[in-house]
Amino acid sequence: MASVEASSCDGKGQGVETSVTYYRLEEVAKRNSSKEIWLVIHGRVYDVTRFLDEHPGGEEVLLEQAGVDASESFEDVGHSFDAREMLKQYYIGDVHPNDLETENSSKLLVILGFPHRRSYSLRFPVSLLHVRKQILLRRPC
Ligand code: HEM
Repeated sequence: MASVEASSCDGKGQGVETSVTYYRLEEVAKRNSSKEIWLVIHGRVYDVTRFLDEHPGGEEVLLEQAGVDASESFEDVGHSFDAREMLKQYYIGDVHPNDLETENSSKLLVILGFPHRRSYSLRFPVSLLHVRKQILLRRPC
């Protein structure tokens, strides 16, 4: 766990001090039982232990997602605006940037249409060369 002080602007020219606690995914993974249950949704860490009994979708689904990234399951259900607002009550910190990087870069590769990391290094330069060739061919003399 690491805490970082950060400053941001409140829109009135005033600085606002905020403190973010970062958690490594391995720490989150340890909180995977009904005694203590944490999960990650969109890079944020939530302690939903006290929410287990109250979750309208039941405790079973939360236990299935205990200690892991539940973003996809959370979105698949199509949770309401109210449900998203409720998240704030259980927020305890952010996923450590070193762990997020891996998640974001693999998402970027998927967006770019590269399903496997291994093919990235080969296909990306080839695609760039192809685009450059197309531009040169179309350029008027
Ligand atoms: C802290 C995280 C969560 C909160 C605050 C939350 C909140 C809620 C709320 C308020 C509802 C009622 C329907 C709505 O307003 O959308 C609901 C339903 C439900 N939730 Fe969650 N939820 C959370 C996480 C999850 C996760 C990780 C799953 C995993 C699959 C899940 C599965 C469901 C299901 C299956 C329903 C029932 C949907 C239905 O009956 O139509 N929820 N949740």
